[in-house]
Amino acid sequence: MKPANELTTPELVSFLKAANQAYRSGSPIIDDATYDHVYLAELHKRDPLNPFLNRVEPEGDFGSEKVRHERPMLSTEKAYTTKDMANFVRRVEGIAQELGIITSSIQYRITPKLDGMAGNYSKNNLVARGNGEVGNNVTHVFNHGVQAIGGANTGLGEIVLLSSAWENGLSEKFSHPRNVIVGLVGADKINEDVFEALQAGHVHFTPYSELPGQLVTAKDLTGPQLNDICDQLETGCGYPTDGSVIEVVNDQLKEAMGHTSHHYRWQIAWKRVGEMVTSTVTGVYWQTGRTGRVTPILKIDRVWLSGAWIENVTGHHAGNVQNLNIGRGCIVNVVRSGEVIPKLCGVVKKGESALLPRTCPSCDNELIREREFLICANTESCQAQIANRLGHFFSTIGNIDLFGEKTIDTLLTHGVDELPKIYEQTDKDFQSMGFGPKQAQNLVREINRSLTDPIEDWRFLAGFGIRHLGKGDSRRLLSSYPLLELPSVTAEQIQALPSFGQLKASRIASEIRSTWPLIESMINLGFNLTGIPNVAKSDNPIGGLNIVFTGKMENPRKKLEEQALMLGATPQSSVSKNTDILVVGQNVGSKKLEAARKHNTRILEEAAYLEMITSTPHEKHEGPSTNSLKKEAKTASEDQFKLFA
Ligand SMILES: NC(=O)c1ccc[n+]([C@@H]2O[C@H](COP(=O)([O-])OP(=O)(O)OC[C@H]3O[C@@H](n4cnc5c(N)ncnc54)[C@H](O)[C@@H]3O)[C@@H](O)[C@H]2O)c1
Ligand SMILES: [Zn+2]
Repeated sequence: MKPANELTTPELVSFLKAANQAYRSGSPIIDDATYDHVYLAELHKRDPLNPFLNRVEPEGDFGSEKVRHERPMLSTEKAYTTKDMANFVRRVEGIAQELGIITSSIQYRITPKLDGMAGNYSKNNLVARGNGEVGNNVTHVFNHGVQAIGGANTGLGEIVLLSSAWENGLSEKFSHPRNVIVGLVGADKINEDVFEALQAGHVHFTPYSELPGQLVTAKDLTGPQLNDICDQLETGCGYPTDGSVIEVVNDQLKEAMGHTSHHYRWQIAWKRVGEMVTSTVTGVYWQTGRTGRVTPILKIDRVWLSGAWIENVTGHHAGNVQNLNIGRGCIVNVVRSGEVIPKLCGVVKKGESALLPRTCPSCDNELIREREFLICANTESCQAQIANRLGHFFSTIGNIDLFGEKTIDTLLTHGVDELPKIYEQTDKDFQSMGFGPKQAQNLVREINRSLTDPIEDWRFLAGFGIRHLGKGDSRRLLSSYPLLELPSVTAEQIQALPSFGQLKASRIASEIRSTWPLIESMINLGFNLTGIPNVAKSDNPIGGLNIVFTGKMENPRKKLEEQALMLGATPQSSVSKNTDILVVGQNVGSKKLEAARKHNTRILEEAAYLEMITSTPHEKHEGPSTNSLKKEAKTASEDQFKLFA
């Protein structure tokens, strides 16, 4: 593809149309930042009245029934800078003044901007946005297992995947969580991993009205606190997001502001981009990761960006490098927005053509192409995969230093390529590999420290990099079964735990068994595994339960969720029929309470909840039984919440 500024306007529009179609069908040809800030921005600059910019970008049709929306489903205007936001506020205040509304009294509501597929759920049909006027009937997704949060006919919302499902498995298969959703809506045959997520209740239709939100004033929108507020909402909602949505609360004001053919004038999306710089690609390098995925790293001429010198930029994946045709000599934009690794954001000037490797840069094995990704399947003897697996263990257990990339490379060149072997090395062995006497001594000291300093058993288990057994799932698994019993735990037993579907459970069970000889030999070295107490469900008031925390809490919500996880419960972001407890703080929204009442979910105040979990010792066979505690725990009366509703 040519850089945006070298395209004629008709070429630019047809490229935008093609990129949009690819994006809506679940296989984007460029990343969002490049689409927004390079190609779309170029058209805005050149031809702001172009029809492409003034209507909703259409979705594919998924082959389903077409339904006319009662009211058009529009897109959102986007603010990328404080100046954009100040302009929005000025516009709102201008209309408010005409209506005689005191501008300082104007309230705005911020909600996380969900990154899935938007739809309207009414008259028992879920209709995806389509072209904004006519949508696609996708009600069938509920038969596939999509959970309707808040019940039926809840209005505008989004089909979304839980972030946890993305992080614990699906990210290994798909390049973006939205691709999972598009695939599920349009596919004749659902991908087995997606099927799994559906079965485990991890795909939701979440109405925007159920989202956590915050009321703010104009001062918050234009001040530095806006990013903190949005960060908190975005990370706290439990779903992938691509910004936050800000809207005017006052109905009279909304009515007066109205809409364009593209967006509502009373609503804006806050999408942050970091500082952007331009540099030249001096080479494209490929790296093989722990799971065999081979990813591109772009070497660029050193540039200063957001307080650091940048020389390497991630090229995301093979598909991206190929579609943007990135080779040596290309001039590229690079952005850094909060995250550590700077990102590529579009090609400014073409250089050499992209060259994808045919073989693994580490072991020379022929690579396999899986969608956008290149994979080295030589898991047994690919040195890069081995090195990354060893590195993963050390960084996950977190109580050992000095075993970084360089040390591991030296160990591998001397044939020390397994964890137990590393733990056998003596001072003399290390010296014979070329480490200095002091270094060798320090390495031995670290090995001893890692054996004696306590490690939580779930951290230790997650260190083995078993697929689907990240830290969260290791913790959930070990809260029901002790580490030493794992080889005899069956797939059915794992599946019976919350958030483990059938396929995932059987993969975990079989991989635990195949990895067990290694895990066992490591345990036998005498690690100080503190483990979380073995909380059998019957002895723990919240083991195995689904809990939603809502409202302003005395304790940080993140802490409460962590603690619930440790006790074997699953924190959820919204109330559904499988929620067991709704824990409420101050200023709880009426929707969550209504949903809890509808589903007969137990409602507990924060204090009562804490009393319930802390007054039970979490060791087995000690203390009062859960049942007696459940009776004692105060259930908050409905009247108390009417105050906040
Ligand atoms: N990579 C690509 O090639 C490519 C192509 C096309 C579009 N895109 C991306 O898609 C974006 C535009 O797509 P769009 O028009 O579908 O969506 P949008 O980004 O304009 O968002 C508008 C939608 O957000 C939804 N939304 C989500 N959370 C909400 C909330 N809390 N409150 C209210 N509404 C909420 C609404 O349904 C609304 O329709 C671009 O910014 C770009 O990043 C990427
Ligand atoms: Zn390899």
